[in-house]
Amino acid sequence: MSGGLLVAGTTSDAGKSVVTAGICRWLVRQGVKVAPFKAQNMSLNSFVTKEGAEIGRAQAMQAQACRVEPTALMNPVLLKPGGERSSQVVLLGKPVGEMSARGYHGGRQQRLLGVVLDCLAELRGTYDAVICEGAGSPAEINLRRTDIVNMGIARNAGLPVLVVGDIDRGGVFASFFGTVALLSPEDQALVAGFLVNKFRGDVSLLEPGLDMLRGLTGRPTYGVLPFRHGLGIDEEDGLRISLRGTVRESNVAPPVGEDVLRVAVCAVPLMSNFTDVDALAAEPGVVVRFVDRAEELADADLVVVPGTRGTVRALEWLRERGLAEALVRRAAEGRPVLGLCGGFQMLGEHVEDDVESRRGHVPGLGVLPVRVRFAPEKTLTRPVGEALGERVEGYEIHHGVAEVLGGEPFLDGCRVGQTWGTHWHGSLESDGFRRAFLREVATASGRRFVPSPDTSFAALREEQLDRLGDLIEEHADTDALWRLIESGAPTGLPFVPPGAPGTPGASG
Ligand SMILES: NC(=O)CC[C@H](N)C(=O)O
Repeated sequence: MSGGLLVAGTTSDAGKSVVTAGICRWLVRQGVKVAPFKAQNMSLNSFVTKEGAEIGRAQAMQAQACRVEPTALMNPVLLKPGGERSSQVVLLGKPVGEMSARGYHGGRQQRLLGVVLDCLAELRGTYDAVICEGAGSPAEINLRRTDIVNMGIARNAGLPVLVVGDIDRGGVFASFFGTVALLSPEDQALVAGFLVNKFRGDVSLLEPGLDMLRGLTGRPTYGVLPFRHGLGIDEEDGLRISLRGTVRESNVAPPVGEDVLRVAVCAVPLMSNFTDVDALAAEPGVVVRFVDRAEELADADLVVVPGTRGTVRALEWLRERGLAEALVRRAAEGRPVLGLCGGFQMLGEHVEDDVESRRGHVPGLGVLPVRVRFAPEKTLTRPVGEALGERVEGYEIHHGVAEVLGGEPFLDGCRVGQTWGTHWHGSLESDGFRRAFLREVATASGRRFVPSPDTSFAALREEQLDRLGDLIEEHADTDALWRLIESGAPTGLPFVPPGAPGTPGASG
C-alpha cells in the first residue's frame, strides 16, 4: 500500500485532529505502517521530538496513535501566535523568525510549499500510508491561492480528501455542500466525501439528509461518529482557550481520600502547553479549573501559573487583574504555587527581554530567587531528572534562560517553601512524581486528599487513542475508507457549481 488521505474540515474544531488520530490507530491495528502529517499547524501547544525539533502536540499525539516516534517531518511548519497579527514561524522544528500574518500570507507561506511537499514525499517513501490533516476549512477562498495545508497539498500530492463536519454546531449539510461548491473543478475532483462528527441521537433521522447530500454532490458520507465525552486529547488551541470548567470532560474515577484538591490555573494570555495540567485533571479527586480573577484563588489548594508565549504580557495581565498581588500573598503564606516555563519566569525577580516582547528589564513577582534573560536561540530539549525522590521526564521550549540564585533545586528551577518553579513542561505526566507532588500540596493545604495509587497517565492516553480507533472501526465505512486511502479519489466525481470564484469553470 502506498496510501494517503487528507482529512479536511468544514470549520476549525470540527474534529480533524481526533479523526486523523482515530484513522491512524485503526490502520495501525490492521498492520499498516502509518504516519500522520500536517503541513502547517497554528498552535501554542507544541512538543519536542527526540531530535530536539518543535512540532504541534496534535501531531505528536497522532504519531503515538500510529505507534511511531514523532519527527519534524510530520509537522514541518508550526506557527506560534504572539498576538492577533503575528506569529513565530517554526520550520522543521526550529524557529526562523517572527512574521506578520500579512507578510506570511503575502508570499512567505507559498515559498514553503516545496519544503512541506518534500517532507510529505519522504514520509510516503517510508510509510505504507500517510494520513494528513488539513487546517481550518479548505474553502477559505481568500487563502486558496497560497495554500500549503489543505487543497494545496492534496493537489500536489494527489491525495483524496475527506471533509469532516461538526453536526453538534448545526448547519452541517450547508457546510458540506458549500465547502465543495466553493472549490475549483480540479480541487473538487479530489473531494471524495464527508464524515459527520459529534452526532447525538438517532442516525436513522440523519440518513435522509445524507442521501440528499449525496444527490446534491455525488459524494457519499463515509461515517457518522457519535459525540463522545472526553476525546479532546492534545488538540490545537489557536488563540482560544477554555477559560471556565475543567480541562476537558473526563471519565475519572471517584476520589480516594476524604477531601478533593482544588487546582486553579491562571488563564494567562498566549497560554502555551496548557496540556500540562491534563495530568492533574486525570487524577481522581483533583478539580482543575482555569481562572482569571484574584478571588478565584481564595479556595484553591494549588495555583498553577502556566507557560505563555508572552511572558511580559502575561505579567502585565496578572498585575492588571490583581492576580499578581494574590500570588505574592499566597507565596508568603506558604500556600502552594507552581510556575511552569513562562509561569516560572514570572515568579522570578526580573526578566531581561530583548527577544520576545523587546521590553528590556521588567520586574517579576519576586517570589523565587531567579533572574531570566531572553536569548534569540530557543532551548528545545527533553530533560530527564528527579524530584521528590521520583524520576521525572519533561520537555523544554523557551527563549528565556534562568539564572537560579537560591532556593532548593527543583527540575532545573527551584523551590522556596511551597512556591515551585521549573522551565520543564510535562513533568506532571510522570506518575510517581505527580503523586508525590500532590501529597505535598495536600499536606501544605491541610487537605485529607489521597492520590490514587495507580493512575497511569500514559495508559489513559493509550486508552483515549484506542477509543478513537474504535470510533472509526465502529462508525465509519472502513472498507470504503481503505479503498480511498489505497486508490485515491474515485474518477468521475461530479462538479458542483459555482466553483471557486474567479477560476475558470466558475459561474460566479
Ligand atoms: N513555553 C513557554 O512557556 C515559553 C516561555 C517564554 N515565552 C520563553 O520563550 O522563554
